[in-house]
Amino acid sequence: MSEVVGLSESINQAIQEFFARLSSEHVANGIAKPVLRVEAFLQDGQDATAEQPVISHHLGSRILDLSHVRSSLTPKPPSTQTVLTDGTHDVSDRQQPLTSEQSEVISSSSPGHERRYGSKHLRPLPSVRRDEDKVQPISRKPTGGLRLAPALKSLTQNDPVEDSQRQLALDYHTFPKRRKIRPETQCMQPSSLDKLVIGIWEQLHGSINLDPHSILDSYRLSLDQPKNGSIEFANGIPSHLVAANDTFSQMSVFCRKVTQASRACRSVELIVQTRWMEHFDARVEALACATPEISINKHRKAAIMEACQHFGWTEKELRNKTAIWRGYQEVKEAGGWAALVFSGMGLYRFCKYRVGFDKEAMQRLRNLRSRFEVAADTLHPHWRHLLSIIGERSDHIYEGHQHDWVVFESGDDPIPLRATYLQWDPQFTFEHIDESIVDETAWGCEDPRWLAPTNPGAPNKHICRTCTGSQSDNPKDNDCHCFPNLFGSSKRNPVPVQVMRTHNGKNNGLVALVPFERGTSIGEFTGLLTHSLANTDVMTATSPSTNRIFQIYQKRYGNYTRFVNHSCNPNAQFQQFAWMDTVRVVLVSKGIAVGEEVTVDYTDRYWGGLDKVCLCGEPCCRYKTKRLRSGTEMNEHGAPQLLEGVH
Ligand SMILES: C[S@@+](CC[C@H](N)C(=O)[O-])C[C@H]1O[C@@H](n2cnc3c(N)ncnc32)[C@H](O)[C@@H]1O
Repeated sequence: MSEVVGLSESINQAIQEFFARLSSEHVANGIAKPVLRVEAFLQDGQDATAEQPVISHHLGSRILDLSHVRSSLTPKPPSTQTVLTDGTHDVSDRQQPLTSEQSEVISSSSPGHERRYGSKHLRPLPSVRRDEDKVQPISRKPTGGLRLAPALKSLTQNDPVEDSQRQLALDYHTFPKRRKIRPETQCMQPSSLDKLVIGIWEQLHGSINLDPHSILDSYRLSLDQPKNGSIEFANGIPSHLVAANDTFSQMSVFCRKVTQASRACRSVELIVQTRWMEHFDARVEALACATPEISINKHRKAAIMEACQHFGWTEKELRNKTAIWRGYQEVKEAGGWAALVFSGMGLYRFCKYRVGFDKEAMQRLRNLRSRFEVAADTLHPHWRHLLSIIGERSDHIYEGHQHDWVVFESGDDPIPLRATYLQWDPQFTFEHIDESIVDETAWGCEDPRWLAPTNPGAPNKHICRTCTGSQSDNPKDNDCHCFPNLFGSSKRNPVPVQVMRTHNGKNNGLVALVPFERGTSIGEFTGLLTHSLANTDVMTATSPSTNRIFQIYQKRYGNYTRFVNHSCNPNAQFQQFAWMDTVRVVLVSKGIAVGEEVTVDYTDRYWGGLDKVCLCGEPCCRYKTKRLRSGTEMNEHGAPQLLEGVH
């Protein structure tokens, strides 16, 4: 406890020193209603490494109203301060205790109350303060940087980042303008197959639970437990529930059981019915081998009649069913089991009405097959166990994060993300993060995105600066629906996008798997919150409250927004948004069709002076011919190496 007492003295002293600095820097700069906001963190005292960031826990917040003590905060004349040998300032009144007015607490948040500040903090990152792994002096003029357009006339900050090339424009408070989708764009048209494919992507990215135990519980197949009570498991599924595939009749009985019981789980039903079709074909073939003189149609009828006995259905009923099940089988042959398992009712409609059910559709499914599997394996790692129910062995292929895989529109096998950067960066690593991380070397324990509370009297209540609804992470208390899939819901579903190899030389890009309506968010731009990085691509933004310029750096940490390429006719834009008094940068759709690459306009500020040409291919392209700094004319055919991505 004595250490805690000492701690409070240290904190008291730190606050007094802060008062002194506040007095000399900020009040003098005209803050109308000064409040002191104090955030406490408990963190591991060990040095961070790139692999193991220091964990820190937010303990609490206090906001002190300083408006009553303005007079005591009036800057002291310089003569009252002495520069100490260590370079700090000795303020004459620094040891005086806080007055009761000064320490008047107008708000607090309990330690248990976690605010969503992008709470991960990261301490010294040797890889960050560098230009290609060399430490850079902060004063060096930055030449690289994806930047948001400045919101404020004058930006004051301890380490100002000079205006530089490669700045990315931010659309402030503008609702995205509708973008005309050109018919020649290669994207899926709203046919039945399109609906099927969108349905698959939505299920893959939805909250479907494919835990075999819970599914089988819902089937109540456990009533069929062996009498001796001993249950053997195969891939997590009780082996007595695995279909006996030996005979057609056994398969039929099993299929009937599952079909009747499977209202609770469409996926298992589809797997079994599809497998039944394969057994049916094998049965017809066996009959044809035995009596080749009889026509194949007669053998089919015989097999149907045989199955009718097991199903207890009329011939017509079974024929109607099998007409649809045959469709399932074809979809599975083309799109693989994942297409089937995650298809939902869209598959039934597609196979019943067969609109656009043709060779071209099957080819498109074939091209999507491995992409479905990437999403299924990474988002639902146990889904393949379900196939055990028909005795199918299927090995997990795609490990890790969904965006650790770069997919191909052509249907070629996906490749690891890392492999696509090794030629430029042999040490390439990328950690996918949902929340930005504070580089504590740059910001200490402070989150540079913090804004002055919208509601200082009740700092735990947050008002949306856009819609004025109250903001809360608890959906019950949240009234702000500006970007509902990102903020204000307890659980975010993965966003249906994939990292895709571009075919025109831009390296990787981001592709939309479902349509994104104009104005909807595609994701938050997350990364390492730092400042003063030079010669590298970063997003630079400003907190309007503090005028603090901060950078969001995505070289080692970030999310899929890192892969968004430029287009001179973009279908998305970056917008600044305040969520619970913290600045966020959000990638917002201007109207994106399914299958389209997501693009933004990097603007002149990014392209100017870059030794690169734009490969967007738009008729209105503004950067397809570029004058090199050296003065050499360059176009897309004679372009030097351009594709290093974010460096
Ligand atoms: C933020 S990254 C986008 C993702 C990048 N394509 C990758 O694979 O990592 C920006 C870089 O992508 C490339 N890029 C993006 N849009 C481009 C375009 N329209 N034309 C040419 N290169 C582009 C450039 O190399 C640029 O420096």
